[in-house]
Amino acid sequence: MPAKVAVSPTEAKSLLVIKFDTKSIHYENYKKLLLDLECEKTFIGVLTEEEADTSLTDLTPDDTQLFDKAKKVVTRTKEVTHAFSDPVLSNQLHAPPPQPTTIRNVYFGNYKVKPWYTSPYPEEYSCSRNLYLCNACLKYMNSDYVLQRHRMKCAWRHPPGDEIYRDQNISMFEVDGQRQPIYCQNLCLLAKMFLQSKILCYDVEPFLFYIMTEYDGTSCKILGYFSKEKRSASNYNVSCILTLPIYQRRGYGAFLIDFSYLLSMAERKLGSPEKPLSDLGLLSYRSYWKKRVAETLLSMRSPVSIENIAQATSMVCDDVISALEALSVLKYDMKKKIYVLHIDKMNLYHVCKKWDEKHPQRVKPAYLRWTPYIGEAKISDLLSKEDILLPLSKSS
Ligand SMILES: CC(=O)SCCNC(=O)CCNC(=O)[C@H](O)C(C)(C)COP(=O)(O)OP(=O)(O)OC[C@H]1O[C@@H](n2cnc3c(N)ncnc32)[C@H](O)[C@@H]1OP(=O)(O)O
Repeated sequence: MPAKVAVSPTEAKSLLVIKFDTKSIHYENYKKLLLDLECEKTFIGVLTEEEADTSLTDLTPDDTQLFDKAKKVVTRTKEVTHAFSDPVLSNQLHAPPPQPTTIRNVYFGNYKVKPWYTSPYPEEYSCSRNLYLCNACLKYMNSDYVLQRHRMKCAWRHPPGDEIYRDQNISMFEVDGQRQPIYCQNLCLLAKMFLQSKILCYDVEPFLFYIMTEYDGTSCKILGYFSKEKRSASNYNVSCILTLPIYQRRGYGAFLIDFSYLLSMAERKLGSPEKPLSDLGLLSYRSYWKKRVAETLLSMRSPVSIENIAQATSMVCDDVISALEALSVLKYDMKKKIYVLHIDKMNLYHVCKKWDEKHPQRVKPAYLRWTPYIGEAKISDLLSKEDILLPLSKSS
């Protein structure tokens, strides 16, 4: 053996000492090999010995201590964050009320939005202060650089579904959660940032998503959406509804609600939104129900029953009653011991006029091209069959 390997007991743990037999015929070859290795260490002589010395970057006990300390802090922060997102745990810990997510800013198109609630984005994204969303495909990223690169190649010009309604630059697209799970999950994750209720963000297959968009000359940009169960045992016609915060208070929420009732009408069903409603949801629905019932009462001839109003509006009877009460139309006749409708046409007319002024964007039933969900059939398969195609006969 030309080289003898000897390990001194004191250095056994850290160092391997190799002693060469200088008299060996192979010694010169080994010497050359060692020189080459030395050369490699210094990047073929580019670095000086001093520069190539990596001993300075070895871990010292101080470094290890610092790392352990930081690790403990992170673990503690994570426990508290999880506790916040779980009401049961937060109560146990007597923690302050749930904090907004660690995401402080969401960049969406040219807008910067502050999220209202935590959304279950994957950990590497939810730990970032800033989240960047593509406003076309809703893909999420954690750096502006990645978003800019993505924008260069993102070819999406509209949501990935069937356009079922178009009125000038406003369109509605129907997207199937089973066919477009990624888009729908991204949409739910985005919505969860503005919804306190526990919406499911990943289990999107049982839902259809109705996306409201506005055409801006190049693409259909999303304004809001509502989701709807493909088969709802309770006949809910909306599961979750959202107007993107940057577009709120412009009447788009009312448009989406009206559209959901138009679909119920096409299905010949009475519908209602899934409960519980958020505060903003309740305000929006109450305002809509009031106007819708007022409008219907004005167009009906007496005698009118709650059932008649429900059929004419596709609203469930409970929601009709709530609207009648809000309009102060439903009165109890003490003598006859029955409920009666006291209709003040001027008041109803005033309610409708005020609402119309605030909500210029109206749903026009004649523009709907849609067939109710009937399973696996594609809407494009049905488009050729004119006899089952809407528009509805309802006036726009
Ligand atoms: C079934 C469910 O999903 S319930 C959950 C509902 N969704 C949410 O809470 C998500 C966050 N909120 C939102 O996305 C929106 O606020 C929505 C969808 C509820 C309403 O959308 P918007 O586009 O703002 O509604 P729109 O402009 O049509 O206003 C409708 C009515 O809502 C009420 N409203 C909406 N926002 C507000 C607000 N910030 N303050 C007071 N009233 C409000 C008003 O009564 C308004 O009627 P008005 O014009 O007579 O004042």
